[in-house]
Amino acid sequence: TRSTRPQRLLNAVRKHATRGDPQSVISAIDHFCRHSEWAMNIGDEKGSILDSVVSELNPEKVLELGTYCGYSTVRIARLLPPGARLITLEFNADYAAIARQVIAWAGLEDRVQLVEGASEDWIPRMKEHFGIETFDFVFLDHWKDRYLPDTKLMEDCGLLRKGTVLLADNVICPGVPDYLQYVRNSLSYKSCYFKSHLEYTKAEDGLEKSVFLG
Ligand SMILES: Cc1ncccc1-c1cc(O)c2nc[nH]c(=O)c2c1
Ligand SMILES: [Mg+2]
Repeated sequence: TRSTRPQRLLNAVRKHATRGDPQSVISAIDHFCRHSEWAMNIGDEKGSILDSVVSELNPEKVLELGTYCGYSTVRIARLLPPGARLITLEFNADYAAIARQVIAWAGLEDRVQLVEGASEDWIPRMKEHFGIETFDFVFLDHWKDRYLPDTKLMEDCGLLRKGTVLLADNVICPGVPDYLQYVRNSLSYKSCYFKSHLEYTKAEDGLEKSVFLG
């Protein structure tokens, strides 16, 4: 049977990246996506903005919505201190299976917990199932129609605290107009836009950083 694009991406990681070296995993995926097959990883340009937000914040508790092949999971986890925890939710079981292997190849499985299932099912269970009080940082990169409802769900579940930072990918392409309108007009958020490009292309895209004010 034909291989899938995520499987071919994992093969490229195994072939070109060094086990236990997260930067080589990131470089191998970026090379594969630029020179072999485009894939919807955040990429190196927006990835550098993600790196700077994470490095400035030094979060202990991180939630990622949308794992895909684990590229941004590796980008974030490589910057976290060993005691920190990253929980990443992925709805698609095939993507999750590949992401587990990419995260393991990078040697970051000790600080990453990949959970398969729907964000709306797992967000209400974060406290009792993972012992999480509140998140310091949330990266939204799953499905554009879920950004706003999941943000409201995290608010309602008490998972956000004064200063929690939400960073959302693809706010221009594919675009999340309802989410942008909410975080830019709500008195509960201080929001700003980082203009960039859709991964591996010249099309405009960007990241929206929104600080929850409580
Ligand atoms: C797939 C695609 N095609 C054309 C333009 C953009 C995309 C695209 C890019 C992304 O970074 C995505 N991130 C998370 N979830 C997505 O669905 C998604 C889709
Ligand atoms: Mg994305």
